[in-house]
Amino acid sequence: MRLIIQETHQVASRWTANYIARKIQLANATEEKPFVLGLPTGSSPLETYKELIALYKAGKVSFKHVVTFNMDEYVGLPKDHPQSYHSFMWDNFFSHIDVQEKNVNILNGNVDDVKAECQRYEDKIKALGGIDLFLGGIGADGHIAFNEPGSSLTSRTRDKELNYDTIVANSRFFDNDVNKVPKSSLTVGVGTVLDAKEVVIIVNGLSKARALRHAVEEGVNHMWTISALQLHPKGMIVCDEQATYELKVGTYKHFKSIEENNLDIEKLATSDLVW
Ligand SMILES: N[C@@H]1[C@@H](O)[C@H](O)[C@@H](COP(=O)(O)O)O[C@@H]1O
Repeated sequence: MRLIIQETHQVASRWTANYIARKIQLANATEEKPFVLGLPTGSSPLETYKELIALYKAGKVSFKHVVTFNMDEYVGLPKDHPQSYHSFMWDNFFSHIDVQEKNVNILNGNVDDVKAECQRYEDKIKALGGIDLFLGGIGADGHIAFNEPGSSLTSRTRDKELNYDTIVANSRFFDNDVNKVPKSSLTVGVGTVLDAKEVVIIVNGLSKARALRHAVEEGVNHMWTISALQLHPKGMIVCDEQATYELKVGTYKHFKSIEENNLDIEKLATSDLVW
């Protein structure tokens, strides 16, 4: 696993956006062979989306031949509800870039047959040859997508009840009223994320410090589903200094020193990104 530690969330987000943009550039994607990008919602990726939009507007990257798959969606929230992940993605990212609507995939949390919807999603990812890069964030309890503590580390796309911590955390988007937060979701599984050719996770702020420690220093454990990233051949976490507060000094110094030549954003613009 790589751990890229940047001074601030802003710099970490700029680094992540440049990394993704470079990957897309190098893929030389076409209509027939698109770049397949997995995407998250939440506050963690917001700055990265802003930076990607800026790169697109500066003519540095195009999303014309990028197919996207979002990680998750609430069940029962109308698609056009301001807090649906559909709305989030269009408001914060898709409306500002040249992605083709037909290439956007977001789970539909309003179908009658949830199992069929989840299977359709898995089948579509497979038909496209898998996800090239899955971008993600994590919850304070270390969940990835909506794979709450205790989720199987081989899970696939399915419906998942939200735990109380997540409902409370997400109530900030629902007038701080836990009763307004949907109680279940459709989410890609931990196994779905691990099948991606590469996984990049954004972790920022003190509130995620404990989860980062479990992800990096502790063993693989279903109570911290992000820890499964340790099993991925190309797993990377990009974090800010604040998120490192619970890491051992030795762990911090180890990753800082082995990545010291890779932290420069300017260099990313021309690098061939060899792992
Ligand atoms: N399903 C989403 C996750 O994909 C996200 O990573 C998490 C953290 O959100 P934030 O980035 O706002 O802290 O929130 C939700 O639970």
